[in-house]
Amino acid sequence: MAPTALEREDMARDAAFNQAMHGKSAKARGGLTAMRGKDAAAQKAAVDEYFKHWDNKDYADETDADREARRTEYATLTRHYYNLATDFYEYGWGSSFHFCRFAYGEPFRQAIARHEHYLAMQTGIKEGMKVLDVGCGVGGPAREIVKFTGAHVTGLNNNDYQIDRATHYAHKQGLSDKMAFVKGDFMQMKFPDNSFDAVYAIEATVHAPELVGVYSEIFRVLKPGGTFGVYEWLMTDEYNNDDAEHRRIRLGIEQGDGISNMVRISEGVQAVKDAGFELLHHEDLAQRPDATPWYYPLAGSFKHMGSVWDFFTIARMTWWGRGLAHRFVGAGESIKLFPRGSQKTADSLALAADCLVEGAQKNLFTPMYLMVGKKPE
Ligand SMILES: CC(C)=CCC[C@@H](C)[C@H]1CC[C@H]2C3=C(CC[C@]12C)[C@@]1(C)CC[C@H](O)C[C@@H]1CC3
Repeated sequence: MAPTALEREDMARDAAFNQAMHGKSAKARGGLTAMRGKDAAAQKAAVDEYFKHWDNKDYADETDADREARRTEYATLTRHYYNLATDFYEYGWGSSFHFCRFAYGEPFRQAIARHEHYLAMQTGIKEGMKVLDVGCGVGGPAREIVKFTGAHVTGLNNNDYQIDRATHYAHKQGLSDKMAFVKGDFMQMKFPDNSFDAVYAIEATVHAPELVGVYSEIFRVLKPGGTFGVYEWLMTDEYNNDDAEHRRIRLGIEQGDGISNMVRISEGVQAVKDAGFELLHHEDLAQRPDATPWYYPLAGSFKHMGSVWDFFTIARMTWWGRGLAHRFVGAGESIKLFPRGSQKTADSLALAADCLVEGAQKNLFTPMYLMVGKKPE
């Protein structure tokens, strides 16, 4: 595959779009409340821009040109995905946009935080360190890692709305002096060489058009001797691109999750090495013999619920909880309570959820391939 040319960045254009689409909704409580405060024309532009890559493109006849178009416009594709999906995520999942392992009887939020602590520990993050979070979402993991370790965390993100929300939460929680949020493309970071003591990425670098590009940038900004820890989304090596069913699942995950080009484990591991890292550890955490599967909330298996207090949290993620919410959004769209395109986004997220569960059950996909690399001294 030819190396991807980088997309030209235009900060002023993105800031103006963010202002037009989201207005003051970045300061809303989140979820459905924030979804009501959008500009209709801007939302339509985001929907058109995102779905042009997926509409009428079936897995059965996916062409290399379709895939190439997504890779070429990786940054725009991901930015608009999050313009559309962020409020749904916060409504349905909270502010840490990632999966996690579950111990027996473990409540949802505790398991999410534990997954973040585990990566912080594997990456060797300590008090006083200067740390980079690549693809920080609305800052849920960064806030937890600041509280857990006492490090200073800079969150890098390509979506202005998520940066605004992350900044808002950091301020609200009195963490502003321990955090900074920077808008930018992780394939072409503006940070000087050797800037950070440690770097981590949680289920974010999968948005890159090619992993070696983003890992090389991480290598560049990390100080010699510093550590990089990542939870990567990868297709397992059982994935066979010539199998139409496998392709349907991969494409459903890519469409529903704003991904231009998801690759297999072997390619992910090779990319870390090719970027220059000494690979200290790599492991698919989804293969640990956990009694509770990582995807249980999306699969709607209440028997795995860790605490009765999680009932409403989990209910929102199940297929029927999604169905109810998405019908409500659809009805709201027809009376202009929610902007046009909200239902389409909801349907696409439902596709993601179904394909993520199927991919996991067939052992074709993992969202938690842990890799820890060191930049040689
Ligand atoms: C996209 C990447 C790389 C990471 C995000 C992982 C997860 C946090 C999301 C993947 C699919 C998402 C869905 C939802 C929340 C966030 C995810 C689990 C919903 C449960 C949000 C509420 C909607 O009504 C249904 C969504 C299904 C998919």
